[in-house]
Order: sequence, then structure tokens, then C-alpha cells
Amino acid sequence: MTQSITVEQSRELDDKTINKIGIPSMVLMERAGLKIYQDMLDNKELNLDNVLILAGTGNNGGDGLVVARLLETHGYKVSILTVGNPDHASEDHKKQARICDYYQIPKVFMNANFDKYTTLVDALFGSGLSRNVGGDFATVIDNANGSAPKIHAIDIPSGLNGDTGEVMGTAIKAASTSTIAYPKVGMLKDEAKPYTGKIYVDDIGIYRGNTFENA
Ligand SMILES: NC(=O)C1=CN([C@@H]2O[C@H](COP(=O)(O)OP(=O)(O)OC[C@H]3O[C@@H](n4cnc5c(N)ncnc54)[C@H](O)[C@@H]3O)[C@@H](O)[C@H]2O)[C@@H](O)CC1
Ligand SMILES: [K+]
Repeated sequence: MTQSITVEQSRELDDKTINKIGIPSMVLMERAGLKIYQDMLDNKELNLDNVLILAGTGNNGGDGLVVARLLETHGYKVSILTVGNPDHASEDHKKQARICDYYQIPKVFMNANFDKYTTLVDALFGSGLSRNVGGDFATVIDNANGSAPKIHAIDIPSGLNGDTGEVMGTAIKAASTSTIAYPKVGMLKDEAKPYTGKIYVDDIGIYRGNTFENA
């Protein structure tokens, strides 16, 4: 059976890796982005000719911005739609956004037509999702699900409850998901399958404790 962890365990392992062991969070984000990019290349069902990154303003969005930069520097066409207030973005997200600005990766806005892209990357929410999805986030998720391109999700399909597999208002229906360190328990439930699609599990150097209570 695949080992899975709760969202809280995932956040505890991230915290221990960064704050106790001392691996910088930007290093983990870089490793996450590189693995996710490689998963996307491996998934031959994804057409990477014209990719749109749907980025929230947290670290899940930061992972998405790393993927944007890697696509850009390897010659793929890529654009970014940031949802939420960039002034309130996490520190690592802001650093990644500055790097994307250096590379002049095009930005698009809420009126973007998703049908003109070949793949969407869902980097709206990961382990930070804490309430039902509404507003612009729900609009973007529903537009993404209703559009032609396949969706590759980062860590957890946005809007899916990582512990229960329930939909919190609305949720991304991904063709594939790159989950960080371990799948989250809710993602392995039968009802979550239409949302996660094929799951890639990415080892990025997060602490792998055997007994989580001692982690
Ligand atoms: N620093 C770390 O520990 C690492 C984090 N990683 C990535 O970072 C993710 C977690 O990042 P964050 O903790 O920044 O959280 P998220 O990026 O998942 O969420 C961002 C923020 O959205 C807000 N939010 C929650 N529910 C909402 C809702 N329904 N509507 C609107 N806003 C809502 C919350 O304030 C939350 O902090 C992981 O899933 C993973 O993708 C990876 O880069 C690996 C290392
Ligand atoms: K996501």
C-alpha cells in the first residue's frame, strides 16, 4: 500500500526540514519545481507547446513559478496567471516572482481564454487550503475544468481536501498531479481519483520520519 500522510503531517515534516534540520525553504521549492517539471516532461499525455501556470500567492504558487521559469529557460512557451493579491504573497513566492520578472515571462489576467493553451498547471493551493474556495479562485478553477487543455496539479489539486478527498466548494480536475514527499491520505480515496488523475510522488529531500509523533 502506498504510504500517505495527512496535510498536518506534511506541514510538520516541511517545518522540521526547514527549521530544525536547516534545509532552506527556497532549496526545497527549487527541488520541488525541478521534479514537477520533470514529471510534466515524463507525462506524454501533456502537450507542453503553450503552458499557462495558475498561481496562488502562497508557496504552492511559488512551486508553480519555478516550473514557469524552467519551461521558459528550456524553450517552452509559458505564461502566468496570478490569482490573489501579490502584495500578500509568501516571501518565497515573491522571490520566485522576481526571478520570473527577470526572464520577462508573460503575465495574463482573469479574462484569459484558457482554450488557447495546451496545458494548465494548477498551483493555486496546496497544503495551505483552509476553507471553501470562492471568488476569483473558484472562477479560475471552474474555467480551467471547463476548458480544453489538460491540467497538471502541484501537490494537491486545488480545492480538494487533502485529508478527506472532499471537494471544498469546487476543485481542479487534474489529468496528473505531482505530490510532494508523500501522497496526502484524501488523494488516495476513490472519490478523489477524478481530481488527482495520475499521481507522481516527488522526493525533494523532505525529512522522512518513521514515527511522525517524534518528527
Ligand atoms: N516551504 C515549504 O514548507 C514547502 C512548501 N511547498 C509548497 O508549498 C505549499 C504550501 O504552501 P503555503 O503554506 O504557502 O500554502 P498554499 O500555497 O497551499 O496556500 C496559500 C494561502 O492561501 C490561503 N488560503 C487558504 N484557503 C483559501 C481559500 N479557500 N481561498 C483563498 N485563500 C485561501 C491561505 O492563507 C494559505 O496560506 C505545499 O503544498 C507545496 O506545494 C514546497 O515548495 C516544498 C517546501
Ligand atoms: K495545487
